[in-house]
Amino acid sequence: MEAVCPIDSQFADEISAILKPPMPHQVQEYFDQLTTTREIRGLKVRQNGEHGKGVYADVDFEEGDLVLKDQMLAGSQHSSNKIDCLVCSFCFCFVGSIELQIGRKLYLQDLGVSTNNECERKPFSHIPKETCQIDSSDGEDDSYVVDHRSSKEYGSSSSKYRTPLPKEIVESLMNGELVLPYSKQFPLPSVISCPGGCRESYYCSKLCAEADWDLFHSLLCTGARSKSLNKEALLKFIQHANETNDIFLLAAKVVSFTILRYKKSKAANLEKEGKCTTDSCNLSLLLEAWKPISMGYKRRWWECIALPDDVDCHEETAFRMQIKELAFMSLQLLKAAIFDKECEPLFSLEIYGHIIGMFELNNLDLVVPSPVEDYFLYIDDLPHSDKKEAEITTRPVLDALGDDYSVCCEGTAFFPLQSCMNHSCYPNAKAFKRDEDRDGQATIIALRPISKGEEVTISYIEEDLPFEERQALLADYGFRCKCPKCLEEEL
Ligand SMILES: C[S@@+](CC[C@H](N)C(=O)[O-])C[C@H]1O[C@@H](n2cnc3c(N)ncnc32)[C@H](O)[C@@H]1O
Repeated sequence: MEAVCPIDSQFADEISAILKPPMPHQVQEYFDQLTTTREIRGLKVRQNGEHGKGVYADVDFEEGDLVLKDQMLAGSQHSSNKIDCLVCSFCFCFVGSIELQIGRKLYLQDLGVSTNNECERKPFSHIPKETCQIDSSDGEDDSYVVDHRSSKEYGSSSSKYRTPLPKEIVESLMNGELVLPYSKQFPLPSVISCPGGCRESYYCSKLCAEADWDLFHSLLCTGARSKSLNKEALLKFIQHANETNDIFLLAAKVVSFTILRYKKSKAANLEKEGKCTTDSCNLSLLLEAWKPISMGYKRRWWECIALPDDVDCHEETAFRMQIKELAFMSLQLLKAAIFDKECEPLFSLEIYGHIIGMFELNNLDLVVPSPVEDYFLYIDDLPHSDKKEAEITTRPVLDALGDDYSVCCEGTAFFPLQSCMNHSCYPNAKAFKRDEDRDGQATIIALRPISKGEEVTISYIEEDLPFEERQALLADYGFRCKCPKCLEEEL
């Protein structure tokens, strides 16, 4: 039976106001303000293009130039990736030390917590991989993506043939008693605990901890100082997301972000105007709180999700219904955990579905390269005698780590400006992390000279695929590409 959410009909007018695409002048105002406050130079968002919004160069860029660093609006690390990498829950930079990163991973591996990388995601975890910020397709310049695991130098164990380290060694790596040779060359920020007291979120600085608390986490924290309605319900919501699709954790962040913004502006209004408080929804405040999210391109998740390869097209309707039910189940759990009467329309399936659909349709992979990879490469590059000496300590560690000795931080995020970039199969820019890009911001680099006034385009898919395959993949984004390359190949 199809999932039916009563809030959808009860708040139909509010929901349609929230989901109504913003007017062109509102979009322009928002992006002009965003680029000014973030001091983004050389780019403009314009709406007069063929495909809705687009990003245009406002200066000339040379090949290899940094075009954009885009701070995410909301993002989260994949649940499965949390075993491999300990990162700041706000900016996603690696924290602690090389030893802590390694010791913690080995400890969790030994506990039997399964690692589950991008290729082995759960059945419902369907996010197009083609949009990955690490474009390893050309294998040339993506230095940190090179598969050093196959290197004969390490001649290493596959994950099946790991050689475990004694428990005491793993513990001494975690508690800092064992210092690996040359690891001081790769300093990481100290680990800051969650101000709410949960043991799931960690930070690289007090600033990040406070920002996360104010923007998202205070409602979603499972610690003693959480502001959630019901912590048990919250734990159930988190468990359901971890078992089905961790995109729900990100959707919850968006809901929490909007509620917290609403509360803040309501409190500011009260202070300014001294009006007495009511429990009813103030729609204009809710629309204002939702504004940053309203700028993202959205459709309902169950309608825009690409049909997985293993689902027969005859089963499409049943599949989409199942996805809708899954979203409804998640929403019910979230509602029990953080429901807010004044923001009730946000708990409609319509809005929840559109939030998740927004993550489905935009370019949103969050990737941060691992310093553990840099560390082992450094050891490998040492002069022979130094290397031999260092390897007395590092080789057993590497053998214990096995094939997956270093894993990037991976997740999903919504980048406000990158998500305005349209696709081309002959793009003039691409998402690419340089050596210095060590946090979750999206980085866009020019692939060739881009002249002032030209649209900045990226490829949502692997652009070297044959024409028909490209079009099939782009159909998942709801369009047929008519870029010069496609027009030429179509003939
Ligand atoms: C990430 S958004 C890009 C920004 C979008 N134009 C907007 O107005 O928000 C992706 C959506 O933009 C549109 N789009 C992007 N590139 C396109 C292209 N080359 N041809 C047609 N539509 C495109 C499609 O609707 C796609 O689902």
